[in-house]
Amino acid sequence: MSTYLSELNDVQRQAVEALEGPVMVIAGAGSGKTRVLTYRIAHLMNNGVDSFNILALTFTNKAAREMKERIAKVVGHSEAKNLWMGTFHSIFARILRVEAPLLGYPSNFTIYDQQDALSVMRKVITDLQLDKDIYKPKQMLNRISQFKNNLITVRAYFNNPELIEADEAAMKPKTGEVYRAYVERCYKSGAMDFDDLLLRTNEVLTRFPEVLAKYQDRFRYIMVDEYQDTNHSQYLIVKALASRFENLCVVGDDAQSIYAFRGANIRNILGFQKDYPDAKSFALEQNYRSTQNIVNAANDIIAKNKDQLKKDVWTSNDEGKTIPVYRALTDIDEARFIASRIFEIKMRDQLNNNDFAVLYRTNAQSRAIEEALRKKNIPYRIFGGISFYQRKEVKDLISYLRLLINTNDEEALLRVINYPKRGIGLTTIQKLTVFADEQKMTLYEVLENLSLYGPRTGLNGGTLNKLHNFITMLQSFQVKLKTHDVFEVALEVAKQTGLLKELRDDDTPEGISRLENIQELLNSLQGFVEEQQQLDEGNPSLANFLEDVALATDMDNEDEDADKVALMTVHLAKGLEFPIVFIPGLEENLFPSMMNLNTRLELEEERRLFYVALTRAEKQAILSYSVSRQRWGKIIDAEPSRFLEEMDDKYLDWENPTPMLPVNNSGLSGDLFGDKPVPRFKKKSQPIKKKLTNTTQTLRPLKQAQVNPGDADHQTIEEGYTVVHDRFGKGKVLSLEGEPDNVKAKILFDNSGEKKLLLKFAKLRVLSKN
Ligand SMILES: Nc1ncnc2c1ncn2[C@@H]1O[C@H](COP(=O)(O)OP(=O)(O)OP(=O)(O)O)[C@@H](O)[C@H]1O
Ligand SMILES: [Mg+2]
Repeated sequence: MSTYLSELNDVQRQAVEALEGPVMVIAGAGSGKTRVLTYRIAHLMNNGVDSFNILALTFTNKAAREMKERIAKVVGHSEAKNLWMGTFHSIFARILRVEAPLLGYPSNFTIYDQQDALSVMRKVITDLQLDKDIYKPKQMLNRISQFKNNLITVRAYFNNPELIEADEAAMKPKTGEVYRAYVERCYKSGAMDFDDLLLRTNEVLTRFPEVLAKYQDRFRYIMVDEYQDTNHSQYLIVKALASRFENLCVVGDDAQSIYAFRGANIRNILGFQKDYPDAKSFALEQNYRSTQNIVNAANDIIAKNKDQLKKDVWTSNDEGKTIPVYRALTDIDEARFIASRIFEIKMRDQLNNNDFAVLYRTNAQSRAIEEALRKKNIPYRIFGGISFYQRKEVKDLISYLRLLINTNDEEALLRVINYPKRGIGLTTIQKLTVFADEQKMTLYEVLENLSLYGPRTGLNGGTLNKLHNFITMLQSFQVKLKTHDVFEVALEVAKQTGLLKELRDDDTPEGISRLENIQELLNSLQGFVEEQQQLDEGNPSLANFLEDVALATDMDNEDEDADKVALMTVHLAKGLEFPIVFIPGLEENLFPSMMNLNTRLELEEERRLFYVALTRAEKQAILSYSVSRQRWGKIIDAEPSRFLEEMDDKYLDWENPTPMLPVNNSGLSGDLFGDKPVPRFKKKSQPIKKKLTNTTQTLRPLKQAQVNPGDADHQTIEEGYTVVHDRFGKGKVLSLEGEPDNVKAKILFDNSGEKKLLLKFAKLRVLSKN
């Protein structure tokens, strides 16, 4: 048996070896679904399937990269290189580069990111003279996204009385107009937004049978990870591509479907067997990721959902520690708790920063946590914030580059036409836009032919001259692009436009960091050029680079190996795993979110989200909630989340805040801070909320371990002793150093080598005194 097959359990191996025909793997978190998919690809290739014929769709580009690396270890790098692996968006952008001209788009179409899309939407709403408070740009974009993901084109919208009535009832009767104008504007700019990448792929596959046949023939083996979160549009693409060979393998977990709000349709997974009656189905039940405590608590949670496929998830991993639930007094206190606990665990267990993740429900929660981590000098990284490529200065330079390959890209043009300032004001731009619209031309077409149209725009000679200079400059870059690589051109653009000078002249810390970002962008362009040349992929094209940029998420940033604590929303953490996971903010109206408390379906999605969060943890999950929290600029009272109540108490370990004052000064009776263990909450005797918000409960005795984290023999340890450590096992103390309160011991462990441990955290037991 090939060695890699021996790294799978029986069911996993069967799923990997079922190479032909439709296959579905539905299984709980951490049971090896992604592993099955990865090994399956390696196995296909080992069985002679050409890598060009394999398509694997993943949830993030990072996941695709990691899978590719693993596969490369089995089949070799040169083979793995040709695999088509990536997100739906990046794979179909690649296909559309070739096929989009069939739909009237240029092959070098621009991909509009969320920022661009929002800016287009704002213009549309202004142009149609609609009230921004009723037609909120973000909401309108969401609505249009829904249409697109359900393949409802503008025409289909106007033919659908139900939709029209729904929008009228929502007091937005002009929704169809907005949709039409938005689509036209993007189309005229030669641009697609993210949803278009799926919608247009569907369109090209449906309207052009020869195109469909071509890709059906190419992608003979198709695999989809996280299938529970595919939307209708993605479902149809996969179905169409797979319909000839039906070698389709999907893996997923209905209990982890968390993108319904973005149109994901859990029915895709439930309907698989109906679509493919011959499908082989595999259920993986053994969890390899987490401790028993975590797996069992997570099972408790998900059992509360009515809509779910039955699964028995178990693990043969250690029982593990009980799950601490910290009751904070404020969000600041909660953040401080997280930072100190990270510090303690790191010291005690010799972990790295990147062994820790903090997963929150909303981005707003990160601020307090960041501050606490900074105070303790713990490096962290926020995922899913604004991506590097969307920072203003970076996007400014990128917009110039975008214009070079697609001059009709109106968002890019408007962004740079007067940046850095060159005296082309708002009125000028308005006049030009009106003229271009009247002539049914793009802005660039007018600018390109200024000598012809200039006099008719109503602009004066001086202004026309400035416009002329601008366009001449852009054209000179275009000429340069024919003979120079994209890095050289970008450098030239940064210099010639005055962008570098503008940033250099700003010597505030922000200015310096902006300049560094530009430097970083240039570096990445240089890296891109070199990489492409090495791969021998012909002339590295700017279009390819820009496509990567448009589809890059914050997950894809360079320094992913850096040793930092990861901060991100639960949504982003899907598919990931970390040794220690903090889940703060477990309060009613926050997690579950207030937005999702209205129906059982919504609440069940929140519960799945909590299930996802909890199941990211390998060794320990640490939960917390606060009794008060700053939200919307006010301090509000908070109640513990119902999810806390839904787990059996035997998996949990309730903790109270450490008092600020020494016990004897608190004026409280010795009884309260005595040595008795903390009483656990008895289930059902009283509602948890009352118990947890009851003030005397705040003052319940603290557990010994909290007052004194290293409750073992640390005062008494001496050189030459033989000691035992939870993780490192048996070892001999070589020396001791440091202040009385911070004594460090150098210990030589039998199996783990030499370590320096801070005694107060190390929890050592003395085995013998020699
Ligand atoms: N047979 C196995 N032997 C050892 N380790 C395994 C085995 N199967 C899976 N694992 C490990 O268990 C962890 C979870 O696996 P994986 O990420 O593939 O699970 P998953 O089902 O995709 O989880 P999720 O639902 O969170 O996406 C990984 O670290 C993986 O390497
Ligand atoms: Mg997975």
